[in-house]
Amino acid sequence: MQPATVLTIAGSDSGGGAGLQADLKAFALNGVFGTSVVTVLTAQNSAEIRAIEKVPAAFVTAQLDAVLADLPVAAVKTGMLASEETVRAVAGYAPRLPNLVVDPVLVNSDGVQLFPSTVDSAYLEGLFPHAAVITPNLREASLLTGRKIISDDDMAAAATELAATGAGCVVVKGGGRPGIEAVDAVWHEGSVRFLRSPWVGTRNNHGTGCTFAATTAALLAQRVPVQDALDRAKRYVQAALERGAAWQIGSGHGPLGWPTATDH
Ligand SMILES: Nc1ncnc2c1ncn2[C@@H]1O[C@H](COP(=O)(O)OP(=O)(O)OP(=O)(O)O)[C@@H](O)[C@H]1O
Ligand SMILES: Cc1ncc(COP(=O)(O)O)c(N)n1
Repeated sequence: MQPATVLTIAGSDSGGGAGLQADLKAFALNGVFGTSVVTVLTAQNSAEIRAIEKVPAAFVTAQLDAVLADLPVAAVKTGMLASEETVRAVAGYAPRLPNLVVDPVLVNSDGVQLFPSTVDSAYLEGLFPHAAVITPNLREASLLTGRKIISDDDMAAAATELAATGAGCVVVKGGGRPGIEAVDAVWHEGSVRFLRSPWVGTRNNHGTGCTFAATTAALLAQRVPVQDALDRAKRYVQAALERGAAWQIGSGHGPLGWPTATDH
C-alpha cells in the first residue's frame, strides 16, 4: 500500500529544529509522503532567528501549482507564511486544499511579533475560514483576539472566539504555560475540551508547534477523525520531547527526538 501525500507550506529553519524541516520529519515518522512549498528562508539556529528572506508570493504560488498539478495531496499544513501577500495568495487556493491545518506563526519564542499586523488580519479573514484546524499558541491567540490568556478558562474563551472565523476546529496550544501538565484548549462543534499530557522538562522544545500541526495533518490525510488526530498528535509530541530530552544539539532550544511506533 502506498502512503498518503501531505503538503507543508512553510519556512525553512536552517537550524533544522522547526519549520519545514520539522514538518517533513513528522510526516515521515507518521507514515505519509511529504511535499514542501517554501515561503521564507530563515537564518536560524537553536538560539535565535537572525534574518528572514521572504520568497516572493508569485513563486510560492508557482510551487503550489507544480505540486497540486501532479501530486495527490490529501492534507495541507501551513507554517510561517511571513507576509500578507503570501497569506492572501495561499488563501486563494484554500477552498481546494483538503484537510487544511493552519499553524499561524506570528511571534518569536520571546513573544515578539515577527510581522506587521496586516498579516494577522489576512489570517483571520482569508485563511482561517477555510481551515479544518487552526493551532495558535498562547501568544498568537492573545494577539489575534486581543485577550489576556492566563487560565484554562481564558484559553477556552479565546478558542471559542477564534471559532467565529469559521475554522472547523481551534486548538489554543499551551506550551507557553509550563506546569505539571501541558494543557491545550480545543473548540470543536460548539464545545471546548482540554488536551492534557505530562509536562516534559527539557530545553529541547524547538519545533513543538510545527510538529503538532504537521502530525495532525499527517493523521487527517490517513482519514483519522479530527478529535482522534489531535489526541494522537499530542501523544506524539510528548514522545518526541521525551526522546530528544537528553540531546545536546545547539546551545539554545534543541530539536525534538524521534519516537518509535510503540512510544505514542
Ligand atoms: N514541555 C512540554 N511538555 C509536554 N508538552 C509540551 C511541552 N511544550 C509544549 N508542549 C505541547 O506541544 C504542543 C505545541 O505547543 P506550543 O505551545 O509549544 O506550540 P508553539 O509555541 O507553536 O511551539 P514553539 O514553542 O516550538 O514555538 C502542544 O500540544 C503543547 O501542549
Ligand atoms: C521557519 C520557522 N517556522 C516556524 C517556526 C516556529 O516553530 P515552532 O512554533 O514549532 O517552534 C520557526 N522557529 N521557524
